[in-house]
Amino acid sequence: MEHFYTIQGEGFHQGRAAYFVRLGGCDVGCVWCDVKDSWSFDGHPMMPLDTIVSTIKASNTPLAVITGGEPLMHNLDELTAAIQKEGIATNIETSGSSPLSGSWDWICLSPKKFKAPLPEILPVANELKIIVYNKSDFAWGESFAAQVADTCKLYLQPEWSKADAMTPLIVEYIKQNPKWELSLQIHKYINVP
Ligand SMILES: C[S@@+](CC[C@H](N)C(=O)[O-])C[C@H]1O[C@@H](n2cnc3c(N)ncnc32)[C@H](O)[C@@H]1O
Ligand SMILES: Nc1nc2[nH]cc(C(=O)O)c2c(=O)[nH]1
Ligand code: SF4
Ligand SMILES: [Mg+2]
Repeated sequence: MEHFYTIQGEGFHQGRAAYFVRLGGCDVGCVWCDVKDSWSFDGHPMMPLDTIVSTIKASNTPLAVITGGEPLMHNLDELTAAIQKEGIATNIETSGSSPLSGSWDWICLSPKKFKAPLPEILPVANELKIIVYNKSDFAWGESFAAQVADTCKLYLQPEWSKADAMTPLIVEYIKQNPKWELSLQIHKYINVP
């Protein structure tokens, strides 16, 4: 759908230079999705694999983030192998609701109520990022925290339109449950892609 060089705005790698590749197509349908234009499979520019890899390399980035849409609706084996061959790390942003493919340096799993993650991704996630849209999402997030690896980083991220109301609740929750950390979408505060 689009590709851009920016800083990772969310989660463990927040603040790092990262080249984003946003793949079209998503069948999850989150009511609050901030990229609804990405849902359709059609109508997005197609790019040959070699071109996207050379574009990422030319940016000088150490890190490529594959997102979407739901990137796991595509088989990502070839793309990630080609990126890693250039010495660039591969990170994914995913709901985990389609079968896992690709070779990953970092998997950010952001589960959704609208289409649950497949069990296979839970033990291999490096980061669990729960979007907090209402109060019940804390208990819902704990149900996934109980299923990921001990080493998995745990983040609570306010849903953007509810951030004013949810961020204070998240701060209190983290103070009481310090295994969790706060993730803000910093790119939206500083107006970068
Ligand atoms: C647009 S999604 C694309 C990747 C994948 N489909 C997913 O949902 O993980 C990228 C990240 O943005 C988060 N996100 C989407 N809309 C959001 C919103 N309105 N507020 C906060 N986070 C949001 C998702 O949970 C996910 O972690
Ligand atoms: N800067 C920036 N950081 C991000 N982290 C995850 C994003 C995404 O949409 O997957 C995203 C994004 O769209 N922009
Ligand atoms: S899974 Fe991701 S891309 Fe799909 S609707 Fe939800 S937030 Fe948007
Ligand atoms: Mg985004």
